[in-house]
Amino acid sequence: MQEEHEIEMVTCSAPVNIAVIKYWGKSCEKKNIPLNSSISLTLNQDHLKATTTVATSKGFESDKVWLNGVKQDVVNNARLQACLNEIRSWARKQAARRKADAKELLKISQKIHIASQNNFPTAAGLASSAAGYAALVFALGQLFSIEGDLTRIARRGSGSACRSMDGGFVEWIAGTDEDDSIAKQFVPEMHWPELRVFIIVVSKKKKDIGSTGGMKNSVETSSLLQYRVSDVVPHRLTAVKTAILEHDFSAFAEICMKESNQLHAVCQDTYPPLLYMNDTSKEIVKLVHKYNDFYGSTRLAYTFDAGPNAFLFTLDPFANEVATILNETFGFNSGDKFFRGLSVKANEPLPYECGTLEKSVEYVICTNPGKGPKVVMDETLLSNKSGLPIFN
Ligand SMILES: Nc1ncnc2c1ncn2[C@@H]1O[C@H](COP(=O)(O)OP(=O)(O)OP(=O)(O)O)[C@@H](O)[C@H]1O
Ligand SMILES: C[C@@](O)(CCOP(=O)(O)OP(=O)(O)O)CC(=O)O
Repeated sequence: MQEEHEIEMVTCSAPVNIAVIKYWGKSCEKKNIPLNSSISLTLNQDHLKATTTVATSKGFESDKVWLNGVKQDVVNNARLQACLNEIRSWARKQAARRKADAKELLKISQKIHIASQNNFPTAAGLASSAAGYAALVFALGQLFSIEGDLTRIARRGSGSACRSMDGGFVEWIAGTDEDDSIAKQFVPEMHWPELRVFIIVVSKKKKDIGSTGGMKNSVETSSLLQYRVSDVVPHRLTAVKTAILEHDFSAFAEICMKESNQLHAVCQDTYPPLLYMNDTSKEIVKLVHKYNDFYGSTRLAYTFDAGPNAFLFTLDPFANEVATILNETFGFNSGDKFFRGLSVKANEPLPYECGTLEKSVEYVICTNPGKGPKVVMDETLLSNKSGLPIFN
């Protein structure tokens, strides 16, 4: 009976990250080794996070996972299996080095229960897999007191998850194999505290073709992707790092938008084409360029991952004006809940007249740079008596 055995558990949360230099394409699919290095900004967990409880007990009969309250298939989930196998293998090696006692060795051989919850849409181009696998690997690391760089294990869950293992701007160094394809913080979240990110949730729907399948098709069919990897990304990586270090928003914003445009050009160049952006996404691109053109300087930038949702970067002094424009353009009749996250005043005097596009956006989250994963002390998603999910 499960109840008779001690249950050890830990709960952790992890953030979402948004790439400014995009990862799209792998040199090794099984190990998630990317074709190029990438850089992302970790977003504030106060507004978007995955929370994961992991538990282990002698009484558990098999590994089990619940995502957003729904039981998942564990056996056929190769990515999850890869993370669990890697964690167990590291735990065993470290236990051997420490000359661990029988109790510790027994714990490593026990089954694991996992419950995870995202406080934002799953599988909709908002990097739920990144936050989810970062929370999972970080929590397992805590449960087994694993020392060392866990980014390479998070990478096995989802490539971009390795960049959610730290705060601020994070670089995922492509590397060539298992051990050297790792993520490292480039600058902490406090390096550029004025940065603001508006996430325009255009659609909460699960996308038709996920990033994994999409990028596989691009590697197989897009010649633009080859050129991007060899000739474009190396220069942009250097340039964006300089822009970040020098707080040069204009240079940062331009690289960011060009990167997004090239990702989606590669998607168009894939055969059959991958069409992640929709008409509203394209309206957002136009809105950003119109705003920058009005001021004759770059105050706002967009980036899109593999979905229609937009991530806009701006600086704190412009945030209320940008919010006003978004409200005017998309927030018609949406009421108070249109803006979530950091509080914004969406009633500034407008610099110019904006057209209204009703009901094409679900809502907008305003957020800022944030920290990496953390242990959560006052929350659990699994019961400490049964090891089964607690449904709130
Ligand atoms: N909290 C979580 N814990 C564990 N796995 C998760 C979690 N959230 C999402 N996932 C996994 O990630 C999958 C979604 O990944 P997918 O890449 O399709 O979407 P996304 O990460 O939201 O978008 P994108 O990576 O394009 O920004 C889910 O089906 C699930 O398997
Ligand atoms: C467009 C992207 O968001 C692609 C993310 O791809 P994933 O990390 O979700 O792919 P897998 O490694 O196959 O899980 C760009 C980026 O985050 O760099």
